Amino acid sequence: MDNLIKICGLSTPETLDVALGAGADMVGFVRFPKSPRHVSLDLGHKLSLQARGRAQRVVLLVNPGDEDVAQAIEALNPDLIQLHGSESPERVAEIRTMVKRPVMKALGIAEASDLQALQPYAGGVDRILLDAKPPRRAGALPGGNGIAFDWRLLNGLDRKVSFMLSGGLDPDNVAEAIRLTKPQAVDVSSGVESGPGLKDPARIEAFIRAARTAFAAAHH
Ligand SMILES: O=C(O)c1ccccc1N[C@@H]1O[C@H](COP(=O)(O)O)[C@@H](O)[C@H]1O
Repeated sequence: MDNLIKICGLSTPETLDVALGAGADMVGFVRFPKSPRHVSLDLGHKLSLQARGRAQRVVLLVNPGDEDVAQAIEALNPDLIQLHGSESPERVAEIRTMVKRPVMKALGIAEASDLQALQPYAGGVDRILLDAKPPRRAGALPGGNGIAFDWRLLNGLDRKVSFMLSGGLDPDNVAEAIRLTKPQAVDVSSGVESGPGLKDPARIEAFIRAARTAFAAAHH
């Protein structure tokens, strides 16, 4: 039984403290310069120290080179690496071997056939993250867009697969998402913000409360 709640894209000590105080199991730091949630290595280092021993620290990378991976490990010392680009199964395995710590691969879902993309990664990663596919417009972020996919598509998922659900979750819909898809974990970024990159303390607390209650109900 996992029932993990991840708050992603934290970039200030104050909002990180709110997430930790509200009981987040995982906190995510984005290393992707085009994102409004990007943290420098220096800030990431400080935030990671603040979270040490209180929650699992996740570093989010997008199609990183070896040097990007090494710098993130050195500065943030994460408990888990989230790969949120178009990394192949071979590249994911290479990074996992390099970092010698758990890796979570994000996959975009828009239609039933997208679930087939899971198979080549199964066995080679520690966790799968299912997110909506990014919008097709130029310059769109590969994630963190606040877009949900049709959760009913997961009716066709092999239930042996343990996954984290993300994409457009917020305090109002996370309970329904957990009830319908029965994920092992949930992840949110823009749904707990008041504007791009601006985490909202009340929304973080409301999300964690709603997710915790829904996970508890799912086991009755
Ligand atoms: O949060 C970002 O800025 C980000 C940038 C690049 C790739 C992924 C990103 N975030 C991840 O996207 C999903 C969905 O986010 P949202 O809740 O829909 O905003 C989530 O897993 C974030 O970790």
